[in-house]
Amino acid sequence: MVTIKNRVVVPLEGAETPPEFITFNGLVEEHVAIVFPQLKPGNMPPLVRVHSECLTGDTFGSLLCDCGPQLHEALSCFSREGGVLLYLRQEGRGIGLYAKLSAYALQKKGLDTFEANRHLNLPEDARSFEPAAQMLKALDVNNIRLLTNNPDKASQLEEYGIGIESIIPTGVYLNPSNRRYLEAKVRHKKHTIPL
Ligand SMILES: Nc1nc2c(ncn2[C@@H]2O[C@H](COP(=O)(O)OP(=O)(O)OP(=O)(O)O)[C@@H](O)[C@H]2O)c(=O)[nH]1
Ligand SMILES: [Zn+2]
Repeated sequence: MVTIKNRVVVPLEGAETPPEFITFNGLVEEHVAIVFPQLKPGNMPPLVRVHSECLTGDTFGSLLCDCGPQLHEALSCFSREGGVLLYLRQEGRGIGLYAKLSAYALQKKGLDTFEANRHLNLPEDARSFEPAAQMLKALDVNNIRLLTNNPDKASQLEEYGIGIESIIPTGVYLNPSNRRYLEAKVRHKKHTIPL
């Protein structure tokens, strides 16, 4: 059973009311929840973003993917309205940083993002979103509005017992370097990205 281990208030640039960083007992990886206080009155279920770690995009602003802008969109939206960011340590869709960089090298040779993983004898997508559902339950959040373009996130969360009141797509963060990546997500995994 996953339970809350610790809650620490961390002031963040741009967030008038600082969020809590919450750690958990019972998870295999060190996933963290960042909980922004509800600032908009009403009884809507909280906005939630389940974000998989992307060192290159989230931290260094890589243009090969859309992770960085999606993360910053969620942070600025939650700072204004409130919400829960689950930051999952699932670098490279769960295959890890070195394997993701190997997959990038293969993409330079023409493979798409999913073919590149397979070429490395790795799953196309090694993530399970069960830990996200466990974290939400530990936070007593059982019904959510989910910010994602990935239909698999919503269906896995429902399968693991989280009610999805609505799915809100993120912005479209297209640039010349990530076009093939976004197209592959739409083609293979039915991501809702209007390209
Ligand atoms: N293996 C691999 N992982 C990648 C690649 N590009 C980005 N990632 C990882 O993909 C994960 C993000 O997955 P995405 O498919 O972009 O988006 P998503 O999380 O499924 O869906 P959204 O909720 O709409 O963002 C992060 O963990 C990134 O590190 C790549 O070319 N190969
Ligand atoms: Zn990324």
